[in-house]
Amino acid sequence: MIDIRKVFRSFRFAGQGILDLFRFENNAKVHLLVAGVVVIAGFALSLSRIEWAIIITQIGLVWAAEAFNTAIEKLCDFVSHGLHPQIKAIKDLSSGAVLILTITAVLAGLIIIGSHLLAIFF
Ligand SMILES: Nc1ncnc2c1ncn2[C@@H]1O[C@H](COP(=O)(O)OP(=O)(O)OP(=O)(O)O)[C@@H](O)[C@H]1O
Repeated sequence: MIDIRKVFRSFRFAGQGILDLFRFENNAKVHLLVAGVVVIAGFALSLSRIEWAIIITQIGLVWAAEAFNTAIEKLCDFVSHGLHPQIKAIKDLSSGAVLILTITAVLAGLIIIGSHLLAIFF
């Protein structure tokens, strides 16, 4: 039997994590701002359903990667005080993952938004 109250409780904790991410993490604030600009541009350019699906997926991937990266950084700082080369390697790999998804999101955004802008101006 599924315990619905437990499911809602888990949603509440996850929601708190998302709120903390955008309240306290500088990079997440940047991702939030950029996503807001892209969504406004998307409405202005009347994107198709497929284009919206791609844009939303890209935004979700970058936000989720940022959340994982923040969690890994916090875990590193909790288990290791002071500098350690392994911690550096772990943190750099984790932020590298965010960068990979950010680059692919920017490219997808440029292809979609850029093609609409080209159609308007040329
Ligand atoms: N405990 C540590 N031991 C070794 N290197 C570390 C440690 N903490 C951070 N570093 C490294 O120092 C550099 C700067 O890390 P820092 O977390 O300050 O900046 P950042 O990557 O921009 O992260 P943030 O998301 O916090 O802005 C990175 O290469 C990181 O891997």
